[in-house]
Amino acid sequence: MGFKHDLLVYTTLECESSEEMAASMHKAKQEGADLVELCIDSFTFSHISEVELLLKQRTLPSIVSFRPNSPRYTCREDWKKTCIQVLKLAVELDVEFVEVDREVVCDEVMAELMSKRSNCKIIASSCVNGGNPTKERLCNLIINLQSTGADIIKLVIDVAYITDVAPVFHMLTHCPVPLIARAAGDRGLISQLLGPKYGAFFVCGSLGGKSTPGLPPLTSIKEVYKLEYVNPDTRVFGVISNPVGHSKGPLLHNPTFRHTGYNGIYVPLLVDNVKEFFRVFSCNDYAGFSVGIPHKEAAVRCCDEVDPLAKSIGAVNTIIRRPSDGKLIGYNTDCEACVTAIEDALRERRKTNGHASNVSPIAGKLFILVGAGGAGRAIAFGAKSRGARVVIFNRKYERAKALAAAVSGEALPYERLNDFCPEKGMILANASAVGMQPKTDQTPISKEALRSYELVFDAVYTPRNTRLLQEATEVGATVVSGVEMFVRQALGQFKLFTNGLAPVDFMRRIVYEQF
Ligand SMILES: O=C1C[C@@](O)(C(=O)O)C[C@@H](O)[C@@H]1O
Repeated sequence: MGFKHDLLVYTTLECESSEEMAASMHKAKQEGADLVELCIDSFTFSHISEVELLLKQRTLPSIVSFRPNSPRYTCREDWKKTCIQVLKLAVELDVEFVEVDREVVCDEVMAELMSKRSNCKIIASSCVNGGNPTKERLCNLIINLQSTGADIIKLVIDVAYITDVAPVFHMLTHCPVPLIARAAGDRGLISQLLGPKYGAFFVCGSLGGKSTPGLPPLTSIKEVYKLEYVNPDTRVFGVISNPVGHSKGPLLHNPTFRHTGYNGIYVPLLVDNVKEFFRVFSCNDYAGFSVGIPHKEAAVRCCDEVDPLAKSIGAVNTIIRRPSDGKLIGYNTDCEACVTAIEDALRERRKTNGHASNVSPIAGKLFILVGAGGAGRAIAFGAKSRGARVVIFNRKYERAKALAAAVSGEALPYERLNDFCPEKGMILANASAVGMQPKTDQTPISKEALRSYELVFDAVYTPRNTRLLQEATEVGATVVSGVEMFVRQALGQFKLFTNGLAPVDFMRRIVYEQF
């Protein structure tokens, strides 16, 4: 992956004072921004000379903008007057980029700015509100803005679904003038992360590690995604989930692609409708996917072929697009990941207690499963395959009953979980999202009830040490963290993604040292 393209990473600064602006600019530089957008509409000033001073003191190349939706300017005329004054000043001072909003882009203003500029580049920008940004709509807008003679066009586009980003990628590839395109909101995040694949030369990030909806943190652009190496040949992988922000997949798979020299990028995909997602992003470049909550079962129906284990489970957590014919093939790497993590921990415990054996230590055990969604199904089938007696608790009892029938187990009403103690030394596996960030104070079962368990496993891996695991440790049970399952299922995925080997030690080191 030697190819490195000239990408400019910027962040938007909305600051009231010059001190704040200077400090933010310094921080932006430290976090790897190549330039900043100075939103002068957020700056408090009584005379234009204060703006002049501010611009002269800039320590990074800048885009000067004066946004039309600024809460500071309630009167349109005031806004317009000040906006034009600021833009003219920025051109006179030869600031690197001056952004002219569609509201003031009329002929005379543009003509004056263009005639006065020397080196500065003029950006004509527009917001695209109201959703449904079709190719035609974006194309007409671009033609309109291009007719102003601007050097660059910028569009900030409202998107309702991740699939609305597809026309944005189309425009990035086909726009005759350099285009800065940003799909706003959580579902627009891939417009920044995958933009460089489609030729974007500007990418926007958020400052201070904050995740602003739709913007990756500046630090992750540089350190996790390394977008300067993304090019048209980069194959796209990602985690299809909702929510998706908690996933550590990008922190693991991206460095592993680089470590193995594979030209791939792995991104969070906030998907509402899996079928729609695959209908729209259907080309071979969208090569492989992890599937997270709540889509693991619906995803089975999107696959052209499903591996027999995943088929019997009825849930996939991995989908590969077969390069030869573009067909989607589903797999389940959760099942083995979870069961082997539990087996290894029990074997370790037995070893220290003096009786090691080759038979699965789960065989014959009472295996209590909480949660009957996609992950729960994988775990139930895994436990059953090792000869455990499976008992399932789920908030929606009907689902527990259906899964119990599939694994010849038993389903019980959720309310009975805390009192359920037919024997000592049971195994508990939480496959529900209870306890997951941000609701880390929650736990699916009382601490008292945990005394009946030899081993407690939690599929939740954010945080690593959930309340359930802390309390299980306190009552003396062996605990297995969701991180262990996470790394094992990811190892299986990486092999499928690259049709090669997964660097086990490297991936384990990332998970245990950096998460
Ligand atoms: O359940 C999980 C977790 C996951 O969704 C994630 O959060 O990255 C990725 C899936 O492959 C896996 O099965």
